[in-house]
Amino acid sequence: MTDTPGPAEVPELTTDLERAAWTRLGTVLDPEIRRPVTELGMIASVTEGGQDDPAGAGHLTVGVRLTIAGCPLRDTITGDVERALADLEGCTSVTVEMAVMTAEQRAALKEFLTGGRPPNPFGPGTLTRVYAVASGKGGVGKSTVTANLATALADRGLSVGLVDADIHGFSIPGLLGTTARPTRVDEMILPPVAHGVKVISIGMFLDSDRPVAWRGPMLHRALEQFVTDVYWGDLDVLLVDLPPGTGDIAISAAQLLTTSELLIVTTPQQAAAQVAARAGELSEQTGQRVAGVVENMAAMTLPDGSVLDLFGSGGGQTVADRLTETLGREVPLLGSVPLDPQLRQDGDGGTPVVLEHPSSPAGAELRRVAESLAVRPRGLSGLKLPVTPRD
Ligand SMILES: Nc1ncnc2c1ncn2[C@@H]1O[C@H](COP(=O)(O)OP(=O)(O)OP(=O)(O)O)[C@@H](O)[C@H]1O
Repeated sequence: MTDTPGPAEVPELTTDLERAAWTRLGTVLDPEIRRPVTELGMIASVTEGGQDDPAGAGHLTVGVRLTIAGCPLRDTITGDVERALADLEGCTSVTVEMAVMTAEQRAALKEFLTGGRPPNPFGPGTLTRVYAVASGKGGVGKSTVTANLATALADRGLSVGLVDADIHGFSIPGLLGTTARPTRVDEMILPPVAHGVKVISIGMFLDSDRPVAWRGPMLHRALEQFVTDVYWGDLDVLLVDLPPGTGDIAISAAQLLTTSELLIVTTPQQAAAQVAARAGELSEQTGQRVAGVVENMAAMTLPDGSVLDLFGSGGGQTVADRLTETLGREVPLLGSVPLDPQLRQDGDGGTPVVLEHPSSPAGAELRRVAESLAVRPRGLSGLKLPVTPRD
């Protein structure tokens, strides 16, 4: 028996083909947990046909254990297992047999995934860079910017999570084109993955489009669950799409995600900039750092070469300058994303512009902003520095 890190006991493998198949199955990732199915106790058996199997030698039967009955990803897993074994030398055909984990097996999986982790994986000491995306007012494109930054970062190979904390106005699932529901393994929630981003939104838990009539404590509890009950795995970056303004959720997010830094989204309009700067100044009370400002809906160049600056200009720089002055620390303008119909169209279609049209004006600028976030050193807010005073 091989020593596998995980809840899995390696099933008995007697032939060379079975052993080769097991190695191949190690390349199949669970679509939600994003770890090899062989590590997760999901492969119950790998058996090559013998004399009593009409399909004979070369025929492999793979027993797969799903985490829950009626797992929505059953077909995806079947297809992935079949593909992994398709060109395995000596394998003539594959049958996938599905079963469901027992309560003990599920408990072992949960223990394997969460064991030894702090209940809040984004507290002090976390290696994940956490960005809370805020705006002064609604409609400035905060969710659009967040969804695009998340997918651009994932596209660069980073492990990215996205919390849609805009509980009254959630729009992230639509922007990422997902209608998937999270899978529950007992009280652990596995987030759906869209365009390589693990994403969770209150919209995924609601049965209708009715407005969410929740107040402070429930909002806090929902956000807390998103942080502690969702299995995020090891993330490089977590983005949090906050509601506009400086309300309950923005404060809860700062309390729960003590290492989070704020990203402020504003339009170029001066009046909007004043309100956006206030959202940034909340950081003085919450102790967060402001990582930077993203200006959105900036001037666009029309096909005839003329420039349309619907919302004026300079708002992003105004916010960056004002925050630099009030906070006493450099707050950079990270980018200025132009008005671009392509951005809206791709957002409506559920495929972010950074993937669908990466060299469009908005796509290219958003990729540039994502690039600057990817290479930024992690903020030290909330972290204790290992410094001992000299005698
Ligand atoms: N640069 C842009 N060019 C064209 N359209 C844009 C741009 N940015 C955002 N939009 C469009 O503006 C609308 C508002 O965007 P979005 O929902 O992202 O704003 P928001 O700030 O998150 O709003 P709220 O916080 O109120 O939910 C959307 O229809 C979006 O497609």
